[in-house]
Amino acid sequence: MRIAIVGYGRMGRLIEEIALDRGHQVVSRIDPQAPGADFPIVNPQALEDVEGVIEFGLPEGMIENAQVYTEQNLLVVLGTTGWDGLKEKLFSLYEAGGALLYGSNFSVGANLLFALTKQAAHLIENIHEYDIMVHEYHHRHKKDSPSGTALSIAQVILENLSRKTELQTEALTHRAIRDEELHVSSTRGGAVPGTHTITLDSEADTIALTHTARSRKGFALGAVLGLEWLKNKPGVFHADQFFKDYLGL
Ligand SMILES: NC(=O)C1=CN([C@@H]2O[C@H](COP(=O)(O)OP(=O)(O)OC[C@H]3O[C@@H](n4cnc5c(N)ncnc54)[C@H](O)[C@@H]3O)[C@@H](O)[C@H]2O)C=CC1
Ligand SMILES: O=C(O)C1=N[C@H](C(=O)O)C[C@H](O)C1
Repeated sequence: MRIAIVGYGRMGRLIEEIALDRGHQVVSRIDPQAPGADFPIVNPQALEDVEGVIEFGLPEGMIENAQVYTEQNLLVVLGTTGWDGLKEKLFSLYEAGGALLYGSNFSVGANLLFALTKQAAHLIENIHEYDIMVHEYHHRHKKDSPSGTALSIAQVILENLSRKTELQTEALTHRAIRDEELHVSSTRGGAVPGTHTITLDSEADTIALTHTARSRKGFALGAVLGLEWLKNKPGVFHADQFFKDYLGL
């Protein structure tokens, strides 16, 4: 496929390597400031002859980019996180054309973790002595907190464990956590590519489910495979739908 990479940062550069390894052509690299980019902004000229786009950038500018993609009927994989408030606007653009696959984490391991989290939540539905909480670690450059993956994990728990009804992402410096609150906390520092832990805790013991990314390769490979999957599928798809097909989850 003839691909454009939008956001030529840590993820964009790795996605290029993997796309080339899988026989794709990277015909355009678009980024306002990254060294090696061909174009600073997304416009029809930067997307000439492009069939598919993989965007791992920032929420700022995402909607303007999507306007150009949908006008050109492109296949788009969106890995950027931290844009929950833009969902409605973004999805409505794809009614005009093109196809979108979006997700907070394109690695196989994290998608297995989502499935394990769902099972864990079901298992403790009637075992009230176990509480559940989420923690994530990421490198010092990360701009959004909590991570998109942690928010996806939280959503799985809120949907599958009836006693947790509220997401709590604050530090809680002046009061105790309430039973119905699900605490999601974040730590930033160093070079950590991404670590997410779901802890089930009781008076007797602790059970921890942890996904530790060893590098960004798993995310990048999933994004390229996702773009291949999106061919001939108009509309808006969550990464769950791709992983359901790919892994039989
Ligand atoms: N869904 C997933 O599997 C994963 C998602 N991510 C997310 O991907 C995003 C990027 O992560 P990194 O590559 O580590 O960040 P980065 O900071 O290394 O790269 C982002 C690049 O996007 C560029 N950019 C910003 N706005 C843009 C725009 N409107 N058009 C084109 N380029 C633009 C920046 O100049 C920068 O070079 C973050 O939101 C991160 O959370 C990261 C890893 C995996
Ligand atoms: O910014 C990152 O690096 C990552 N972002 C994604 C997230 O917010 O969940 C995925 C991964 O954890 C790496």
